[in-house]
Amino acid sequence: MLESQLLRAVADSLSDPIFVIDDTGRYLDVLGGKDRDDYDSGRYLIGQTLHEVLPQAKADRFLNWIRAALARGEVTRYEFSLSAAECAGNHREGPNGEQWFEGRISPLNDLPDNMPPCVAWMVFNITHHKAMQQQLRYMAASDALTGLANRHAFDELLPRIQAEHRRRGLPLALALIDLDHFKSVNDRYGHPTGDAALRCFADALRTHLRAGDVPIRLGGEEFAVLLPSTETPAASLTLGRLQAVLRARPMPVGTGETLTLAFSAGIVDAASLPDSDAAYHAADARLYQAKRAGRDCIAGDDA
Ligand SMILES: Nc1nc2c(ncn2[C@@H]2O[C@H](COP(=O)(O)OP(=O)(O)OP(=O)(O)O)[C@@H](O)[C@H]2O)c(=O)[nH]1
Repeated sequence: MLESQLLRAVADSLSDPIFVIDDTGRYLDVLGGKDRDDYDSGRYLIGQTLHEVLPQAKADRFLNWIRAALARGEVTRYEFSLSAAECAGNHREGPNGEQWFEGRISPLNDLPDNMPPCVAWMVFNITHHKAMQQQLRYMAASDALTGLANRHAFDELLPRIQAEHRRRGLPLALALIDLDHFKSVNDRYGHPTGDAALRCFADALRTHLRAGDVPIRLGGEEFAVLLPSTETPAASLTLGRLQAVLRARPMPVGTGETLTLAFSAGIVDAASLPDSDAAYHAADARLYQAKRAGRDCIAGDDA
């Protein structure tokens, strides 16, 4: 098989599409995008321009992004929404309604002299992520003390995110976290200071996790974090960094004293386990190992 034929065959087998677009906004080629659950066939676009196919404001915005990526000479990422109804000439073979996409626009290098400057615009349908984020916001399921999602939200969310990640072949890190020796915090400084410490820990979770990660207070001094599309070693690194932050920044508790919070955590890849109960129990078993290993410790895949 000729190399170019092979490349074409590989590109066309991709479930997510790649649009090759020049600096005037003309579609020169459309590769991949086979997954009809997530995408319409885009081949009808070839030869047309953004402005011939899309509403003016969207076409202007997309062309600006393309020119910005070409000017910068590096990959740029954007999130945008689009529905089949907005695309003139679309054959409506794909999903219905508004879809959310992440676009990665890469300038193409080493093109033949007779070609205009072009980008490869890779597109990923992220509608399900958006829907999950929104669902989480809508579920009036926040913990009164910390404002984090609560156990009810966790019980609702874990099976759904887990099933979605399994379907897509993506990892889903689940971390169960328990603050160490928290009883002694209450005993030594009093319950109101214990409450303040729990709020302080929740703030640290909010601050130091990525935007898509979901911190939850399961109850008492027990927390969970769901890290979508994240392998367990990366989740361990994230929580290790949080442990370092807590060590470096003790919390003032009045009378000049400071309190250093520490936690133990157990992490599993929930997507590799059959259901949410199995994921929870596996993470809990690792948390127990971390406690037995001396606390202030994280047990992941290498535990
Ligand atoms: N201030 C405050 N304390 C809480 C809250 N919920 C649970 N606690 C306290 O958290 C402490 C948990 O204690 P233990 O389960 O013995 O665990 P620990 O002292 O953290 O010890 P290890 O987990 O074994 O490291 C108890 O003293 C609870 O009263 C809360 O909402 N506010």
